[in-house]
Amino acid sequence: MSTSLVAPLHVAYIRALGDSKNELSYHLSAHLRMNAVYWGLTALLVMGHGDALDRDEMIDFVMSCWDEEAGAFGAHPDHDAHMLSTLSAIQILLMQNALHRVDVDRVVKFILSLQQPSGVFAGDAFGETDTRFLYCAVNALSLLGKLDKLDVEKTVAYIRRCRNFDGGFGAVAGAESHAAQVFVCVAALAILDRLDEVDQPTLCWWLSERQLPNGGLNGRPEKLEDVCYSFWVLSALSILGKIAWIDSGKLEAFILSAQDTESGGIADRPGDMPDVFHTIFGLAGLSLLGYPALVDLDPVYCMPASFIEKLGLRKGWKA
Ligand SMILES: COc1ccc(S(=O)(=O)N2Cc3cc(C#N)ccc3N(Cc3cncn3C)C[C@H]2Cc2ccccc2)cc1
Ligand SMILES: [Zn+2]
Repeated sequence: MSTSLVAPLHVAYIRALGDSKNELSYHLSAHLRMNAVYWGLTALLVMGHGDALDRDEMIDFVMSCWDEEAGAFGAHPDHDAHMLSTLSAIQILLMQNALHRVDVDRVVKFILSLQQPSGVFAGDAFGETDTRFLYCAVNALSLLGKLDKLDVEKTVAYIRRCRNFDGGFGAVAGAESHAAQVFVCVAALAILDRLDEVDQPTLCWWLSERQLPNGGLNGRPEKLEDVCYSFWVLSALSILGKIAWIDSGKLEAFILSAQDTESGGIADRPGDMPDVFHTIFGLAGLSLLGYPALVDLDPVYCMPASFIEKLGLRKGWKA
């Protein structure tokens, strides 16, 4: 039977996440906390329930993760600043209309300090590089209105080195194409107005090949379907105006089948344990498919489109 979206259950699931402080899993995921708050808040906003979590408590948490020495945000109080948590912090503050709390000059300095000679970005001072961190840097600088501080040519040159013959992109130059890296490279190029760097027909064919008979999308050939790829693949197709190249009805049914209709939340595939990561990326996929009663999500920034419009950063993405 075709399940519909049980939004009230997902709202309750996300609200309850903050209550499980006495469980080991809560403490094991401390390194993810800032990202998890961004995932939870964005999921609530997409469902039209942005007020379901306490605004002041959330802003206080974000500011408690400020790393004074680095001039950026860590994932948890007393954690070192990292590119992933710094972007999530900026996105949370923007969605809570509290961007004025950010020391923009220090954060911009932190972000630019992580660009490597090759043009790729590291996640933190320890140096692991990945096109994911390049996307975080471009996204954060553009939300802060500081893209003029970026060496765009050097950044685009690195993305070009990551482009493969299948039209896709990998985590570093020479790495195999993977849907999550395709998203970060296409979205970064979109922000920089350099989508001319993409071999669009070849890439959109590769992306459409991600859809399996069960309607779900995988991240690479021969891999299993997974709800989070609904966002990675669909946002890239949306940016390139080719959502019609996959079967929307079958993908929608797959995402809805991965809901936990007892306790709420969405899992990576039907029957697995839900988590906040797959909940937001399943909802984001449904929003990009135009699922009724969901708020429009911007495919590049993975935030409600209204916030991106307000900053004058919304491009005219074709569906
Ligand atoms: C459950 O084992 C894990 C494994 C890794 C991680 S992680 O490295 O922190 N991370 C974030 C993440 C968060 C949650 C949640 N809640 C669940 C999974 C998941 N993955 C793993 C995953 C998702 N689909 C398939 N896989 C294997 C992605 C990963 C990388 C990532 C980080 C930030 C932004 C995007 C992607 C967390 C939990
Ligand atoms: Zn997944």
